[in-house]
Amino acid sequence: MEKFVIEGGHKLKGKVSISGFKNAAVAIIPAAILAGNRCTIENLPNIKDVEVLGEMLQELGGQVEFDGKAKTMHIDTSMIQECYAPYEMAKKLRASYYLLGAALGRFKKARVAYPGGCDIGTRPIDQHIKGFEALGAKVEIEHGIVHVEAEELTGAEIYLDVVSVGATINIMLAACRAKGITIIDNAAKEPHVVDVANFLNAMGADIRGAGTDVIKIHGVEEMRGCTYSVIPDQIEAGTFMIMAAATGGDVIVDNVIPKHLDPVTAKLREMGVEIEEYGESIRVIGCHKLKGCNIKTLVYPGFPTDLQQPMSALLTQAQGTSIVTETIYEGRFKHVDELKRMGAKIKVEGRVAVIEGVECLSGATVAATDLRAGAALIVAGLMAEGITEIENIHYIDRGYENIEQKLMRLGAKIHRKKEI
Ligand SMILES: CC(=O)N[C@H]1[C@@H](OP(=O)(O)OP(=O)(O)OC[C@H]2O[C@@H](n3ccc(=O)[nH]c3=O)[C@H](O)[C@@H]2O)O[C@H](CO)[C@@H](O)[C@@H]1O
Ligand SMILES: C=C(OP(=O)(O)O)C(=O)O
Repeated sequence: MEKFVIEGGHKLKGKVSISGFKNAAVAIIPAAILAGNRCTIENLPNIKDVEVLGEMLQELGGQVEFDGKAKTMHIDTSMIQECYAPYEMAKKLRASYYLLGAALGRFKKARVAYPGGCDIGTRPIDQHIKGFEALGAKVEIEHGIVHVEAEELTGAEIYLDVVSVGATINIMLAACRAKGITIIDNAAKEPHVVDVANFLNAMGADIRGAGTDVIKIHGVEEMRGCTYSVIPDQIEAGTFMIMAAATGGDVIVDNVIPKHLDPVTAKLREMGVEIEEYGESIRVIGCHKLKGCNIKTLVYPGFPTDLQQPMSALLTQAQGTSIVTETIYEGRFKHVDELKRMGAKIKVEGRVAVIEGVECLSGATVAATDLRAGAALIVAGLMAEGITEIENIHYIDRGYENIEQKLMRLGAKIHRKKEI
């Protein structure tokens, strides 16, 4: 068991370099199945989810070498003959569902147990299934395993009933190898959708329109290996911006695509934080008294659900009342009870949290309930008076590379404590 121990009240100062985007990486690694030979993926974050996906491809018969220091993974999927991911394998992370689209594209068949991932509310896959069926696949769910199979995949027009990142990517994966043209209407526009499409195109796919709500995919006969570099992590960058603001610090968040951070930049400015944008970095200069504001999570380019929890932690210290509305995941307020242990004043009703700013949080022992809840507790610990101990940090390790080391370099007093 490991914990983070944080002494609050120290301003963050300096420069932090952002790693590759977890949520793009977890789709790109399974997508390498489509190549059928060797891919080299660069700028991968050195995090648990990436390690687990590498292991999954190995269990399926692929050859995987991950050099965490070089942030590069070599993946050879030529030896994979079929894709069967039982519960024990698939439960480890939500992104295991991308094995379905990738293997359906290459083998016209896959069997993958219902996906795992953070417990932040129901995570349906009906739109993924709707897409696979439209392409001509038969989909059956038996004993918790999703079976997809097609004689042949044929391009189709697919309208998504909800804007879903997962469904958009999964349908793109399968449609790359369908005969003819597939159109995904009401597609997700998130940066990681674009990144995955760019990776697929580098492997020989023909995808146009990613980043808009209509994506057109011309099926191709063949795909091949490539070398590809993952974009910077929008959510890690946003988390560091929030942490800088939380401590009233002065931090350059480097190696980012500032455009992807627009919703965070806008909200932090509204709270009184000074933000300077450069080509590939953002400088965050904290202010003495933060002003409260309202947040509503939305699909891109709205405020990302993955940053709602760290932002809620920041709002506990802002003057006045802030209202946070979570429209994507109904279960994404589990951090609230933990923040209350630290003196936060928050009322949750359904998908809305009403936060009354308090003068100061006080350090306490708290537990992460999911990945971004963990990030929220770090934000709170950095602001609080005294010592905060965060348990269940394995959730944080799923998605943040060396977070305590990056924070220490910025002047935070944080360390990882092993407990027997
Ligand atoms: C829109 C959004 O913020 N998506 C985030 C979500 O993606 P993730 O892929 O988990 O979620 P989706 O984008 O697929 O889901 C968005 C919404 O659509 C619903 N839904 C989804 C699929 C489906 O088949 N049926 C259905 O009803 C979901 O319940 C949810 O309310 O978490 C990921 C990991 O944190 C992030 O990378 C994504 O940016
Ligand atoms: C919830 C997240 O991850 P996952 O969907 O992989 O569980 C996240 O990245 O915030």
